[in-house]
Amino acid sequence: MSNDQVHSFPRLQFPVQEEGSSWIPYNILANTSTGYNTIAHQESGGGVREQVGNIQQAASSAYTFLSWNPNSEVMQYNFKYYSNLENIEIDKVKNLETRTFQELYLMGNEAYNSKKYHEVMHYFETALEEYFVAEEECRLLCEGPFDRNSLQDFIVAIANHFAFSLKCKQNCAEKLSFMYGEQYKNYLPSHYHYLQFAYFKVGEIKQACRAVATYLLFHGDDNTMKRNRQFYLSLEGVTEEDFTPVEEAVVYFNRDKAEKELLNYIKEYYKFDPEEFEFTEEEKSESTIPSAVEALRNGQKSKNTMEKLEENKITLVMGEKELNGSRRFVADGFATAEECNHLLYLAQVAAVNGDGYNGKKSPHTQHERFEGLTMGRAAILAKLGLVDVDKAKLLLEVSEKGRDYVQKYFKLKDDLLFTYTHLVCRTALRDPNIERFDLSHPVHADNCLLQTDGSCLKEKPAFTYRDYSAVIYLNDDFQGGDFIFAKDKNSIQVAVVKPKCGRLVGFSAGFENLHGVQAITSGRRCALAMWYTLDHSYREKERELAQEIIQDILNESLNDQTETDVSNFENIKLK
Ligand SMILES: O=C(O)CCC(=O)C(=O)O
Ligand SMILES: [Fe+2]
Repeated sequence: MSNDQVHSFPRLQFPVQEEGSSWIPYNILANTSTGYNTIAHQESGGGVREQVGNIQQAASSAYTFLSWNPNSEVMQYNFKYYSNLENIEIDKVKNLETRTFQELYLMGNEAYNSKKYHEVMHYFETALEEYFVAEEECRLLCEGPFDRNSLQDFIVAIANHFAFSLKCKQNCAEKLSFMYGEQYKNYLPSHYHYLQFAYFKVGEIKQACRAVATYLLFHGDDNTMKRNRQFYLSLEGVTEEDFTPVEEAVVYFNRDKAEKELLNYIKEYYKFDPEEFEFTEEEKSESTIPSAVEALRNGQKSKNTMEKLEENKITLVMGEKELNGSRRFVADGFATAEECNHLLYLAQVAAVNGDGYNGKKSPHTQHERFEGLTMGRAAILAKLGLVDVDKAKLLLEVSEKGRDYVQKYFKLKDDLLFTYTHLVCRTALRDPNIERFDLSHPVHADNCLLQTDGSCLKEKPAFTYRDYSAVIYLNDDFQGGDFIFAKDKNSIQVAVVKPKCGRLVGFSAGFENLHGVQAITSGRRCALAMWYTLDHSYREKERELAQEIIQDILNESLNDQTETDVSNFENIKLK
């Protein structure tokens, strides 16, 4: 293995410092919009009386301007004028637009060309630190204010706002890797490329391995780096564990990937349909509002306010033995009575008819109305001011509590991820005296298609990526509606779970856990249904979007709060 193999860098062009044509960098884009023209020109008009510092600054301004507009004769004249002045330190003239991390990068390059590898290490390590700070600053500037308009524009504005802010953040890497009028592709990863070589040269093999792993994080297919990896692995004392990418690069990479996916998701799937947000007269004057919900709606204190003060303890109620099957359990305590009421209210005002998948109004039985609220819709409605942001947040929190417990209960080492969160209500439509022979939800498995011969096909259109399921119940003031674990499609029950506020039933999503819901003969049964996956590519992007939206609303209200505080303070001063 030669050094050449360890060394293979992206092309980097420096400003050339030849005599005569000196200080005019390569690859210059014409740009007349920089302010340097004026600065440099004014300075030159001041003649030789200027302070040395000003001359230095003016020369740098002229140089910066020239880096964008190399053909400007006036500026070339100015620049020559400065260069010939007695007090000028020509080697200190610099491009004022070059950022610190870029200067460090360029210095690292120079050190690399002079084979000063300790310096290469120093410059690139510091350049990276500075880069991440600059990146963070750039991202902060993308958090523009949210523009509130008329309702219809407003909804469009939400989509635009988030997409804009995400896109803006995504552009940071591009902005920061613009030097001397040129876009340096692969700017951030190339730091690790240089570093691995420098570490190698000074004998810091373990560090070199980390740099290799970090580079491969960005470019897993890079053949040179893959060969380098093999080479280092062949050295004594090097193991697979040494190829752990550095933490900040992992954080950066994962965030970047998630944002890209989210942007694609918004673009492809998220339909902002203003019609969807208009409540029907029936919905507005809903007569089946439970009294506790009504109390909350009227701003009165719920009867159970005190319960909120009691810390909710989660207790396991039934395990595999009691439930007659494997990988299933029931536990209580996932929501207080008040929290259930808040979520019931949320469902009452914000859920839409249909199953949430393909708009089927009565997906399981025509004797019940089926309504659901997705996380995305809850967040958007909160953004619109149509539902309380705290309730949308509660939906996130209660479901997260459920996910966390399922992960722990089944002792899962890999992260259990949400793939779909759905607040669902089923309302009996018929006279309770009419006997029903169907189920509210026929016996099924959540990740395969149950066949008449009793087998279960794990293929599309089944949600094959669902690995675990859980349902948190919100009420018990209805008839029927028990959850059942069944032996086969003929609904031979093996266990029954009675819904009640805060109760969770959790199970693995396969054939081993056939289940269904008994007919609801009167009233309305609401539950928070959750499906989880271990496959990252199926995680619930709508939930992530909702989290961002909710966080954004909370930040906004925090800002409003601060502003109020300041005005109060000023009032006090005025008195
Ligand atoms: O609501 C329930 O109790 C269970 C619902 C269910 O099994 C499902 O939606 O897949
Ligand atoms: Fe199910």
